[in-house]
Amino acid sequence: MTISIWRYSHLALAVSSFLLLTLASVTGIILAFQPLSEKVLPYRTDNFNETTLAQTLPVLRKLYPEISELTVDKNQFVQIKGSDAEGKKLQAYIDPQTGRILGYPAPKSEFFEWVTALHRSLFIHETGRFLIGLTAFLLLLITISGTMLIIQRQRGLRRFFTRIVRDNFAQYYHVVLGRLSLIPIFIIALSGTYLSLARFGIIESPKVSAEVDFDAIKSEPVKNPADFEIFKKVTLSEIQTVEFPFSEDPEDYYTLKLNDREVTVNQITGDILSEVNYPTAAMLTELNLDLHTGRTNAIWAVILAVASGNILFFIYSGFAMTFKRRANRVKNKYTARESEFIILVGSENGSTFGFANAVHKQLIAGGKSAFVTELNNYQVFPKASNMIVMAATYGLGNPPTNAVRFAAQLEKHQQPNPIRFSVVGFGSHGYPDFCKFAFEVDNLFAKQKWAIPSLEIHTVNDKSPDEFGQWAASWAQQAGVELAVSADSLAARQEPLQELTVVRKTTVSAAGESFLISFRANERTNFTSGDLLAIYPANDHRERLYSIGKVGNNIQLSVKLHEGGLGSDYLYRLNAESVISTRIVGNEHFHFPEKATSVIMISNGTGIAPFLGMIDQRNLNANCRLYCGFRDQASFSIYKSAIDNNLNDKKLASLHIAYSREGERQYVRDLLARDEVFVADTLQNNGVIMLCGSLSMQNNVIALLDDICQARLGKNISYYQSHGQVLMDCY
Ligand SMILES: Cc1cc2nc3c(=O)[nH]c(=O)nc-3n(C[C@H](O)[C@H](O)[C@H](O)COP(=O)(O)O)c2cc1C
Repeated sequence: MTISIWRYSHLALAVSSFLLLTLASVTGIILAFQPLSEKVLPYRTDNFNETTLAQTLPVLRKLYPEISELTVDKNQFVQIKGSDAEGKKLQAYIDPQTGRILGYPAPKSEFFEWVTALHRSLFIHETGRFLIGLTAFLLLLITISGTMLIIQRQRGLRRFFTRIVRDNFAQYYHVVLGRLSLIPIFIIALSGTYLSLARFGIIESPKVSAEVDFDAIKSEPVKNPADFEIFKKVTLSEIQTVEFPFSEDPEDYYTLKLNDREVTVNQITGDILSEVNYPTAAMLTELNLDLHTGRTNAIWAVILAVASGNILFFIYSGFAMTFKRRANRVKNKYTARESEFIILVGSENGSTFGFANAVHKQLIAGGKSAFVTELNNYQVFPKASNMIVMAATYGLGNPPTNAVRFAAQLEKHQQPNPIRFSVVGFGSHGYPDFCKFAFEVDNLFAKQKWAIPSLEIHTVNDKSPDEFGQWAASWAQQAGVELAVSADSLAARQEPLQELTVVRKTTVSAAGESFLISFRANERTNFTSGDLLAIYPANDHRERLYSIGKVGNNIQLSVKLHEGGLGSDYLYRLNAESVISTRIVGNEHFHFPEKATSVIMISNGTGIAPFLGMIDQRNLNANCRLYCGFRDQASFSIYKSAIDNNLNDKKLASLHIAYSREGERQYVRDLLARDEVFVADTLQNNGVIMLCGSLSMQNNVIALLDDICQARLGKNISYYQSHGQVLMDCY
């Protein structure tokens, strides 16, 4: 696992700010409702944007001779202040065209005032303002580091909005919502930071005031305000306030505070007496206030509320991800550079780490400096004298994901000192290429000048604690260290098991045929088609995995009965109402692509199992086509009635079967080659192809798909694989 500087920064920033960020987000959500609650008031009038001062001011002066000020607020409500005909104080919202009073300003909501104070200063004045400003700045940095993490994760800026691989709920939605709310959160953070800097005078915005040359003030020609050029030009939407002349003396003038400048106007001639632009900093402060509060636009206010809600979700999901990661992480006491014993692990599902950690613990307890890491993290180990490689094998003898870069890294980094090495392969005799990757690693080490083999390669079948114990004893002896890794402690399973009851099972007439077995899950069991069911046939460390089809609410497996096969034999001997202990392994990368409108499902043999469930679970939105391969019609017969029903219900659009031992003797590959135009169209129109079955079928089909893609779409199949349009679960 590559823990980047961005992830550390993202986490460190989140940890240092999450309490204040939570408070600012909650109060931010509440405050977003303030502009919304104001905007529904009925004080906005039609033609507001077109109404000029020339239309409004004469009307108002006539109706309210004692008017002193007109203000236009962010809701575009026009308010006047002054006194009425009886000399009483007047403050009201008016219709700027008729001067009619529309209502009176209500006192400010105490609740919103209280929340605003909390949001701005935590009720601790300047200290609070500083802390809130700092939080906004940290949020800005979190947003930047989060963006970098998404770019890294998606492998490039151009792929920023492509499909996200789903590991778990928290991780998936952290990234999905992160991408969606990135811009609003960035704006909230940037505007909040700016406002704080302005508040503390770090960004200065000097006050401007108009300098009027009183000697130059003229008292003629006398004009009607309706004819003043400036009044005819300026509309209400450009106005913040208009201060009316205090008396009728020519020395008293109109002061227009516009959005971008302040202008004073001779009340008799309409001449402009002074005009001064606001400093850029002041304009930016206004803009940032608009952006931060949503006061000018109801839709933006709603976006701000949703984005603030998302910040709360990010705090939760970010910590959930961190705790999960830390729970799985290797806890190293010594660094790679200072350790004498280096343990390199290649693991897909994590069990090999259990073995590695057991050895690591023992070495540390024996006072040795030891370091565990993934094979991909191979580097120079200056103090190393012993290296242990524990590597699982996947696919057709392939490395696990965390070891794919190992060979290149090994070439790149030469060790400065001789190092004794020992390789332990983890695999299963159930696969043709038993521990193949470990053998490759052993060969690669043997070619290194600095590498001295300390033991022959050892293999561990099916995570056997005994076999591992044998290696541990031999290695400890030649390395001259104490190593007491007990088979019992290694055999203990960490994950909780779940009991399932057999509902029904079909029968076979001979080994080599397949049967269907269905289990009843309890209501709280969370699974879907494509997940895996782990069973423990001998109630020991040996685990067998089967692809799940969710049919109705049951877990349905399709199993080929192998002569003497540990898992298949065990399952076949179960009867209705038998109860077994199992574990459901999430397999998110092979779930049905909910958004795809067209899906081609390809299987051979028992690989049809997850598709039976996916088709059964389907609504009618997606166009599903099934291409499946069997030996003969008899092998297909156990699935026939379910598939016929799916065809009748239109859950399945079409079925294409290849029989390899009957009729035309075809394989699924041949059917796909026949329908290559349709296959290419599906990929081009963002459809998805899913493969489940044997690895040889996978290799054949992928080679064909690659040819089709290159010939018809001008791209390699890897392009569609990396865009989540080709999903595979073969074994
Ligand atoms: C889908 C799948 C493919 C596998 N392929 C092979 C294989 O080709 N050769 C092999 O020896 N073991 C194979 N195995 C067995 C694993 O290597 C073995 O269970 C190992 O202990 C798993 O270690 P991990 O949990 O650390 O990933 C495979 C297991 C699975 C689930």
